[in-house]
Amino acid sequence: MKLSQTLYARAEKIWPRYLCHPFVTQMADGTLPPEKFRYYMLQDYLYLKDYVKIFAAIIQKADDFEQIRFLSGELADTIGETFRTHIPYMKRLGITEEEIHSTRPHMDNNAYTHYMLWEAQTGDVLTGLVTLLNCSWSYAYVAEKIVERCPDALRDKRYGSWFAGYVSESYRRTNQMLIDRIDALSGFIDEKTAEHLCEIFEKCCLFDLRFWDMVYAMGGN
Ligand SMILES: Cc1ncc(CO)c(N)n1
Repeated sequence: MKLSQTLYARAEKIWPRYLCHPFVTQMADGTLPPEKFRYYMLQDYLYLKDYVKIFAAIIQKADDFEQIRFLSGELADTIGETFRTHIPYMKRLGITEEEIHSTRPHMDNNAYTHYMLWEAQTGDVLTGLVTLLNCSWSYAYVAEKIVERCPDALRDKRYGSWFAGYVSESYRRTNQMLIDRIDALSGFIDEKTAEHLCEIFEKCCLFDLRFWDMVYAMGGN
């Protein structure tokens, strides 16, 4: 069994909770209060800034150019995600540069990114990539499942482009390359290592759930 299949089996216990999270369901039916989305965009923008730096931390552990090229490609694609989704949204929402610079990450946001950075710094390339996986994979999952269930989500005037970004071919490709790389690197790991990686992944699943909770609770308050 591939490591990604084992990880998916773990995620199946948690990911369905994202699909019925009020932040997600209200984005899907267009009823999410804009202030909540605004808060989310700002926090998520800060989150992704840390996330790309974790790729940079992993690059320092890589010892061949092919690996470095892969990692820097994923890093660049994540920056692409912010240019495709966050920056246009922030413009539309009237968020200024000053506001971006004066926004502080919520402690749940910091807890998540600092945890990932710590695992990436103390572990090897595979550990680092598994740490980053839930972020990438769960968004592809959420967008795909929601759009399957309610295709109108894509046409919502406020939140349609959020779904469009995460069901896009380019996002799916970047995510699939990450999964494939993790499977390639984990061909010969022992049970104990596999279990350790599963625990990291599961923790990140819960951090993402907490992120949805946090932006839903904080936005507009
Ligand atoms: C909190 C969070 N998790 C995952 C993603 C997917 O990139 C994101 N943008 N933000």
